[in-house]
Amino acid sequence: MEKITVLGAGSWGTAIAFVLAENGHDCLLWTRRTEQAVEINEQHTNAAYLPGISLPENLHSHADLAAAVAHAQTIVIAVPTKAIREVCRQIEALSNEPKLIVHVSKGIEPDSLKRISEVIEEEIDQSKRQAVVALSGPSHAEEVVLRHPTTITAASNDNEAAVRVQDLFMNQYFRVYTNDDLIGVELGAALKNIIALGAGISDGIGYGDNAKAALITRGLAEITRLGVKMGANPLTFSGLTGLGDLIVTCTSVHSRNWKAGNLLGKGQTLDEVVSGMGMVIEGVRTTKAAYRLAEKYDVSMPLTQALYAVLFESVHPKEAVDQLMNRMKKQETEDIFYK
Ligand SMILES: NC(=O)C1=CN([C@@H]2O[C@H](COP(=O)(O)OP(=O)(O)OC[C@H]3O[C@@H](n4cnc5c(N)ncnc54)[C@H](OP(=O)(O)O)[C@@H]3O)[C@@H](O)[C@H]2O)C=CC1
Ligand SMILES: O=C(CO)COP(=O)(O)O
Repeated sequence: MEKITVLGAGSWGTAIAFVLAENGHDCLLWTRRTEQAVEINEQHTNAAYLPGISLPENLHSHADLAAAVAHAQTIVIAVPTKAIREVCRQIEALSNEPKLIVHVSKGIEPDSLKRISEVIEEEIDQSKRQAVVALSGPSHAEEVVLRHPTTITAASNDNEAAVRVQDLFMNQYFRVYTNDDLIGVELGAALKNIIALGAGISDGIGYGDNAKAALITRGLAEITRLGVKMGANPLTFSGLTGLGDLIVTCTSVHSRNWKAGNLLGKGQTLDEVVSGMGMVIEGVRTTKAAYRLAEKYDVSMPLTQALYAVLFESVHPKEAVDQLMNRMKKQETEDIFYK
């Protein structure tokens, strides 16, 4: 049994804490809202994010970040990407011993173009962290808390830390693999959300399975193209955090990115979709980041460019699809060079 703190009591932070508490750990779930901590401690529910789910009674919640950081040597960060830097600054200010930092978020900062582990390393001094591990894969919170079989990957430059995280989380319904390709795992996790928005748009317009299969496979091609240029192992993108997460996010009714795309395809504006969702839609900011990364690394990413045009340049989704379909002729396969 270990002491573990999870920061962020949204749907994923709560599901992650659910698994850790069921595994017998002394897990503390931090929320920035006192009333939510009281609900989790007294009702054992988090109705806003996981309605109808009973949380383990040994899962406790706190709204005091200092107490939450002091509680454990292992900290799991589960806030949206846009809040990661701010939360890390707070951890840095509150820590006086090295922590194992795990993050479960999926995004890239649009201004700095940094992956999440890079932001963590920038904001938390080396003396205050043991290692950084990304835990990622095809895993909707709604299914994890029903104990439906789920597979996920713990990725780190430090293999011992990845194995430690594997041991903390693994159970009968939650199977954890390790991977030493942190770049590939974090990029796959972030970039699949762009394609999920596209899949939702395609379904919203009324296109069928052929279009969705095209999006998933050609999406994988452009994710791999960028990933390899950024130093990732191409094989990572065929794994859980690449193809696996593309499938789950592009095809699941639970996906917020798919849902957002679906509403866009049906004619809602981006502002209407974002304000109506009430939960994070990471793909919107990640589209901006990936569009800039494609320019920076001089990589062709036609689906990302089409999504960018729909989200930020008011191009109608159908027009974006027409443009995609009428591009220059191409050969399907390409050489991927991996150093
Ligand atoms: N949901 C899922 O199934 C999965 C999600 N993920 C990833 O996990 C990350 C978190 O997603 P998820 O839990 O779904 O998001 P939600 O939208 O469900 O919840 C976000 C949580 O973060 C809190 N939060 C937001 N901004 C801040 C801030 N500035 N400081 C502190 N807390 C903040 C929110 O608090 P409040 O309620 O007060 O607004 C809320 O508790 C995302 O990167 C997502 O891609 C990964 C795998 C699965
Ligand atoms: O990453 C996820 C599942 O693996 C969650 O995706 P959404 O944010 O689209 O719900």
